[in-house]
Amino acid sequence: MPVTTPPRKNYCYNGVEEPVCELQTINFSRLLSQEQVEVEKLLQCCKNAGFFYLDLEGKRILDDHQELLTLMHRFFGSPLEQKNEILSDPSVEHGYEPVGNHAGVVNGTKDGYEILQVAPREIEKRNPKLHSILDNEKDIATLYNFIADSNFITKTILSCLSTALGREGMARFETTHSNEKPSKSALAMMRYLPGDLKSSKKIGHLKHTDIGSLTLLFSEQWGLQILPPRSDTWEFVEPKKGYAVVNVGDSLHFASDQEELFSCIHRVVPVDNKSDRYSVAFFLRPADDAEFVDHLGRRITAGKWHEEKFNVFEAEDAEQKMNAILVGGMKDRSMKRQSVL
Ligand SMILES: O=C(O)CCC(=O)C(=O)O
Ligand SMILES: [Fe+2]
Repeated sequence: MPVTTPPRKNYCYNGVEEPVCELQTINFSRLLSQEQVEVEKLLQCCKNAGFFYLDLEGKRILDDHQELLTLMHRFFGSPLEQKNEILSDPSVEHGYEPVGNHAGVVNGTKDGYEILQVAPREIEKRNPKLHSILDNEKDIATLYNFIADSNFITKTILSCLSTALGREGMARFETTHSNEKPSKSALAMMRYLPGDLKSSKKIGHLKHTDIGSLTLLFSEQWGLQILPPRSDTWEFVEPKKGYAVVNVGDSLHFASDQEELFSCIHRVVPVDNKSDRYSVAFFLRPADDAEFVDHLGRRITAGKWHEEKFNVFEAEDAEQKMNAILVGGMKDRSMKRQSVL
């Protein structure tokens, strides 16, 4: 029998059929039991696309995500003065930031999302510093559970990657991701404004690679796009119920000597003019004092890398600065990209 390849999926975006990327799926239960085939598949995903679906069927975090969505609707629906009560502190990745603080997805625009971040180290305190509308037992438990689960899931992935790469002792990635040390790890809850690529002034999320090690992302709505390696075409990531999307960030790319693990470029575009988009990202980042060699050959701490790249998101010429980092940072596969970015 002839083997037929299934037709590629498309997503109809502004009346045009746009490609949907075909990401591999990794089963979290199999990673937990260190199944060799799954661990090897994970390594291949992180070396190639740098993005994959994580099957979380039956795991508590899926319920936690629903609770978190309820909390997010209530929080983002509150008056601005209540949301402004605790403004974002980038040194600890905690607090609220209104729409329009960073560069947007289209040249000359501002971003189209507001964001509430909660730092793991803050929520672990007896009296965490939280907005008064969230400062109650139930909301604290929701945030605490989601962060604890996300931390466990991303650390498990990290450990499997160390094993798959034959890393031992202090060379294992987990050693630079201790819960005991200060880091910029964070839970980020985002609400995007509806919009239109052609006319909106506050729009989407600028193309970027993630600063940290691993991102665990949940969204039930379209909008996320990736630029696959060696390609100049943006592809949509299909939201799938029961799955998270995981991607490798710069810090893990650098820590793997810039060869092994791939930090993939992505962005968010508004898919319609009517609905808000909600997404939740847990960013696992190395301890602030962890060191790696960056794309310029500098030995740099994770804390300093975070600060430098974070400033780019806020710069007036963010688009150009981000291009320079993306092209430099992704050495091996940048040639094609240079022409498109
Ligand atoms: O909202 C999303 O789907 C992605 C957000 C993202 O890429 C980020 O916050 O780094
Ligand atoms: Fe991102």
